[in-house]
Amino acid sequence: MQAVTLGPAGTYSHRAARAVADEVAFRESVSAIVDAVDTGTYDRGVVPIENSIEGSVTETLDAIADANIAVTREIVTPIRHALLAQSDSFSTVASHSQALAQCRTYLETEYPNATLEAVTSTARGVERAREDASVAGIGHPDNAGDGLRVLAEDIQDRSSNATRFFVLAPASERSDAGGKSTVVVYPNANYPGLLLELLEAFAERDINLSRIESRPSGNRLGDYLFHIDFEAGLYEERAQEALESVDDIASRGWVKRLGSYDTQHVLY
Ligand SMILES: O=C(O)C(=O)C[C@]1(C(=O)O)C=C[C@@H](O)C=C1
Repeated sequence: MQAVTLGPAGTYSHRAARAVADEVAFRESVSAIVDAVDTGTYDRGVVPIENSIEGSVTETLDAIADANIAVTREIVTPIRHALLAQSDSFSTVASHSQALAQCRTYLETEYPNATLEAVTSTARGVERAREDASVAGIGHPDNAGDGLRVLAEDIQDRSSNATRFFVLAPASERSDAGGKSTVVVYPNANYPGLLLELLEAFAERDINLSRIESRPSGNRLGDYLFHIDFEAGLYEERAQEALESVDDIASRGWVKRLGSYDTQHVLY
């Protein structure tokens, strides 16, 4: 099976994708990965969804809300960042915005004068460092290869740093089996107690929510859609009942069932 993920080679997404596919292809943005699965160019896509320090990857949330795809697995992996450069005399640190944010305290303490440059991925930042002696990259230490020194390891602000990825598949592969499920709800309504009603649909059926995130709908200020992960499979009666209730609450909008899935922990 071939999967598409965030490139170039050496990103954390690449490491997660290797757990689901023998061959991995790359795109430079999350939206392009979601699009490649939505249009049938690839059978699987692997995208970062949230990080234990920095929270949601909003580009992913917005892209999957707009697409017609399924989530077939989640992958959780520890993220341990290293600082990579030709020497310790650099003036710029280039990495993915999530990685820069995950190392904020380290960078402010050790390199308060460095310019931070957000690039499309950690591996792209390491490439910048390989080409330019004034640039350091933040990424997985294995990316050092020839020409770069590992100046520091484990520079993330918390040792428990972990990122959760979704494995995406075409909508036809949506499954009701699995211990968790994800839905996106657009109520297209705004009244006191709307969010409470949504939460009650799950609480009354003893279903634990593991994440709820609101994102602007883009239609008007103050109008939101909700990304909800819950700990039940869509095959379960209680989940079906909860979603019938959610369908009623969102009768003026829509409810997108992305499917049920299990969790895989990947160490590397
Ligand atoms: O740039 C990478 O290496 C990625 O795979 C992206 C990404 C992210 O978007 O969160 C993935 C894991 C880490 O949290 C840092 C960056």
